[in-house]
Amino acid sequence: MASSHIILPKEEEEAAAEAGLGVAVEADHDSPAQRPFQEPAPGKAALPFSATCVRISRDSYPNLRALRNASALDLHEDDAAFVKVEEGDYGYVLDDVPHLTDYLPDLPVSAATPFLCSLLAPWPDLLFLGENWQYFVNADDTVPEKVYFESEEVKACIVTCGGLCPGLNTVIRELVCGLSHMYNVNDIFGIQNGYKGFYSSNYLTMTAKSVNDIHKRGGTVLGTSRGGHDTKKIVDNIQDRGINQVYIIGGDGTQKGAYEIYKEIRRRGLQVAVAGIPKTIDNDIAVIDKSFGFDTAVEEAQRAINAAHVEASSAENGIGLVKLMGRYSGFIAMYATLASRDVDCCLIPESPFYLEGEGGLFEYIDRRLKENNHMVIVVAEGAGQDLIAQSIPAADQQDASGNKLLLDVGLWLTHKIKLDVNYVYICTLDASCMQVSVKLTRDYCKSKKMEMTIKYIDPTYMIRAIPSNASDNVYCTLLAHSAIHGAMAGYSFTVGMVNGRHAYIPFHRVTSTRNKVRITDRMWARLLSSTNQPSFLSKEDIDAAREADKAANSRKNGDNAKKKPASVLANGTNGVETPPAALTPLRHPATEAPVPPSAAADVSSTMAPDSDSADDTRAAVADQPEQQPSEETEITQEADGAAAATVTKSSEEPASGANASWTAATPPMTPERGAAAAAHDSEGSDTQSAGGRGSPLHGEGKPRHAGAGVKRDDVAAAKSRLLAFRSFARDKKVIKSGGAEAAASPEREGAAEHKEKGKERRKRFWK
Ligand SMILES: Nc1ncnc2c1ncn2[C@@H]1O[C@H](COP(=O)(O)OP(=O)(O)O)[C@@H](O)[C@H]1O
Ligand SMILES: O=P(O)(O)OC[C@H]1O[C@](O)(COP(=O)(O)O)[C@@H](O)[C@@H]1O
Repeated sequence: MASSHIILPKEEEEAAAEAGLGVAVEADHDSPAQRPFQEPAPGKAALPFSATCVRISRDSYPNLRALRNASALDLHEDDAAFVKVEEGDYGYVLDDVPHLTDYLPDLPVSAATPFLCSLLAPWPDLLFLGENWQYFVNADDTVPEKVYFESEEVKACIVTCGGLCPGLNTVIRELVCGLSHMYNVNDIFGIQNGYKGFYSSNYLTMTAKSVNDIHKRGGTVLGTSRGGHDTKKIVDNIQDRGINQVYIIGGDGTQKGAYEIYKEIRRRGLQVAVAGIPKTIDNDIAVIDKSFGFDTAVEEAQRAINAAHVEASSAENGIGLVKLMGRYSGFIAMYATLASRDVDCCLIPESPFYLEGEGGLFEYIDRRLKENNHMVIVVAEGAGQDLIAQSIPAADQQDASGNKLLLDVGLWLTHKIKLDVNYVYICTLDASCMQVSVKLTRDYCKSKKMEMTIKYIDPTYMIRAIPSNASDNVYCTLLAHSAIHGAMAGYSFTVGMVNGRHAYIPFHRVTSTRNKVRITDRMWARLLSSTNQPSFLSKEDIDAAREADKAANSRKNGDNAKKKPASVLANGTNGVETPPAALTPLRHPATEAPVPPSAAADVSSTMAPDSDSADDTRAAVADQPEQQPSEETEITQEADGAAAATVTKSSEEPASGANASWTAATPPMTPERGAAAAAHDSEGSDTQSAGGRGSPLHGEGKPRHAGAGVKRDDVAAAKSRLLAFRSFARDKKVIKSGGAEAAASPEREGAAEHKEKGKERRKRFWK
């Protein structure tokens, strides 16, 4: 019998037993420290308790009607023809990404590829079909058709946890106003100062009036904190105060806390919905397209970069150094750099750099100052931590939430640059091998020192303390409304946009991994091209990054091949911590009917024990590749231009058929999707980047500190960037050469079938 950390409500246990599933129940019901399971009020069905991942409706705005429409069962035959409902081992696929051939089925295959691709692709039969299938709920796990809570019985509370982020007040406002205006809910409380406020502060009464203009202020009117998560005390308070909807706004730590609360609520059998609204200014929460506040942060970072630029360009050999947020990921630094165009160098945690030697930061600074007399450096706070640790031994310290406290890379770098930037390059004749080489020699002779001014700006708290901008305000509103609708329907989930659609996501799926900038991806290659900076990467670094990408990718492909049923992906009980094999008697939330034993058994047999559940998530819940094609289309122009007259040495393996098929499937690009794709481009392209497209092949084959190497110059830098773009083209050629095999592949067969369907649809359309 499998054991689990989660204890099911009684009726679920019984249903599971009936279904022949063993459910291990931890023997803590009897513990005096634990509150017992509560029977639902008479006449009241138990909550669905399913943190189901539902993709809702085509219009991408969630409301209850849309929730209902998400049910595969509700689709009429006519609709089904248009929304491409598929049923199979993977579960149900609703409203798949439309393909050009749906509307123009007679197009020749190559022309059916994305527009630009088809114009520019030099090969005739690019495999085009490989929709980004997405897996949603099984028919047995569909959304209830009614609001679970009566308006007058709702007692909702809102809490904000973790660091500040623009938009927190907007989300709070929209939760209060949305509950009040849409559902006539008037019992709404604010929990002060984060999780600990559940048990250590008074609750604030909130009304639509009291929150009316809080969105114009930065921070959170509720206060926030790190640490203080005590599941038992929190749920005790929820229970004692009769709260039945808990809205929790915070980052991955907070969502982990929300999951703990959800499990405890579930264990006690309370009729409480827990809705997480993910927040991170760093934009590194997994699965979701983008986190609120990120756009505002990137926008505000421009001011700091601009100031640094003004300072730098007004001084002789001026350097402006800006430290931006990004503990583990460099999204803010990367996007702020790309947006600004004043930045000469961007350093992020994902891309290791080094200071001295050929191709190092100091050499680049030296060159840049000679060329321009000034430069701007942006550094993400998590960058270069290993380098700092070499010079400043520091004990590992953590904040109250257990996050590692970082050393100040900005200060450290300022200091290092002041001390070390003055190289003199001396041409010498190397007597031993009789070759002319360039030696780097540090010259501390004052007379030869360059005059240099460096100004360090750390705008962190100015950036995160401001109110959200217009686009984030809209996004916050949609997130809040989406959370309200899901909670009113009785669900527990984290809410977010996934591939441009609002989705309800099981908590653990957003916390089990973290998004990172992929340095082998085209977005980073673009940044290198935009700043003209060296990649600082040796060939070994690139190979290592590629290997990591490949490993992650093949794991993902492997997982896809396992063909997990949608129910696995949809089931909120599939925790990260243990494979709760016996814990998945899926229920129709509306009817509480357990899934037939066969289906449930299928679920248990395919549950991953789950170190790579993150990849499942990406593969199944948030298949980011949907974002890729538009990017790919755009890149193709560059790539083809670069590739036309060149042959690139390839050390990479051919792209897989799956990659190839992803390449060409293009969803329509709405502004919203565009933003989402922009925000996560690099993460979204895992499969493609596994092939190394866009790899910054700087210093190909060159050892990092080649003392006798030839000094890098602009030509070399330009060449390396060109190589990065050529690698895209090369991959496309690889796709082409793999085309023959692919032609016989199931995707191809699917393509024919798909075309047929498309024809039918067109006929109906014209009729
Ligand atoms: N693994 C965890 N389980 C439960 N609660 C957690 C966990 N990690 C963090 N928390 C709680 O979440 C809150 C915010 O976490 P923190 O890491 O500071 O910010 P963020 O949510 O922005 O990542 C804190 O109150 C902390 O106690
Ligand atoms: O100074 P604090 O409050 O500890 O916060 C600093 C950290 O919080 C962050 O802003 C990230 O927080 P979130 O991802 O939770 O928004 C980091 O960029 C930064 O390192």
